[in-house]
Amino acid sequence: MPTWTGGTRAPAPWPPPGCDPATPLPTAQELLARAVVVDLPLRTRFRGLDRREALVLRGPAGWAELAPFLEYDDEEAAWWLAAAVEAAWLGPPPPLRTEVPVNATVPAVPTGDVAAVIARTPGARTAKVKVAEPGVPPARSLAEDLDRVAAAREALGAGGRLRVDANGGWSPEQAERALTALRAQGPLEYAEQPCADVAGLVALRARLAAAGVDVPVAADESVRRAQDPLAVVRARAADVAVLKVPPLGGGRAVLALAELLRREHGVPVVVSSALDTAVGIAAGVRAAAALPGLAHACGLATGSLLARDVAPPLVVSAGALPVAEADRVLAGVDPADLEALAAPPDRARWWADRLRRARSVLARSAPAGRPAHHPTTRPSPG
Ligand SMILES: O=C(O)CCC(=O)C1=CC=C[C@@H](O)[C@@H]1C(=O)O
Ligand SMILES: [Mg+2]
Repeated sequence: MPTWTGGTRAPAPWPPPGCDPATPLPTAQELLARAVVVDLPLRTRFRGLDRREALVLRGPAGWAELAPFLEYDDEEAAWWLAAAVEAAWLGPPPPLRTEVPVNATVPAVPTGDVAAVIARTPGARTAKVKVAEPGVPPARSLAEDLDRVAAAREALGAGGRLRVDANGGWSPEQAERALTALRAQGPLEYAEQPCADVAGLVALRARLAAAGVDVPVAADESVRRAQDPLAVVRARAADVAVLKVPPLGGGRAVLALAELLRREHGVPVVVSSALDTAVGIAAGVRAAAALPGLAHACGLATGSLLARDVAPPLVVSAGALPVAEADRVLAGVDPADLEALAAPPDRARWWADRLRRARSVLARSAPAGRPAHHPTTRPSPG
């Protein structure tokens, strides 16, 4: 994975935007009372992972998951905990639509596997293809990326939309070269996080404009891991913002950020999964369904990347995830199924300790502590 260069984030906020400022934060004991740590095998290596651990918990409003990636520190994990507590204690925001269009997600698989991966998201008219795979030499990586994207274009057929995600793996020069070659194959809906930081994205856009290469840019890590999630749009470095519910602190924070992006910057959003279990995907679907406008397919069809899940996976039909599927999952998690997926006791202890530490971080912004900051009002770096 490329090293993140966005700087230290502001403290995670509690309570979520729009909620009573006195909304209490549950104790660690309450959070852990009905928690199970699960260890899920992936069907296809993704983000350098073959397994996904998650702490699944249940509160008065229903099930939620806490699954910050293992290398994230407690400050970052506190954002994910805010999202989990919101889901389990407050429930999702009310929906404005009955289904959410989704894209197929294509990991850095061999070209010959692309069509089968896309077929796991039935009816999808958009595919997101991972490019710039870490550890692969640039020349080989570009050749493989071109083949993989071409295979995805062919699998989608006429009218299909292609996006690529480099996870910040390109320098501006490499990104210009790669996107010029990819654009020569056909239109790209956007390139997600082609370069690691805002300066790189700005430099890339200048290069693309000078070369007359028409590829919109989407920001992902520059939103979800940045000190100021709006810095990238203020720098006019992104045409689209990718919003993920757990790292942004929950569905209400996503809605507030999306509204600010629309109103003040005219930037549309895509709600995407954080390689969530079915419970987390359901929260993503509920957040996306509460958005007044949704111009792009959402990256929420990642359930098929998991070989086993905490509930029967949400079923994509005609390229969309119905809100009813999300509600089915949130209502129907079976604790007996969770036990069958339980991680070994030492991992369960590790996650319980992590939850306690993340809660201590989150408690600093809770009612008894200092006033909460929200993603939309976090101060900019300087
Ligand atoms: O957006 C999608 O199609 C699926 C989600 C997805 O790509 C990701 C989920 C989790 C971790 C990330 O590396 C990755 C992403 O960068 O967007
Ligand atoms: Mg991304």
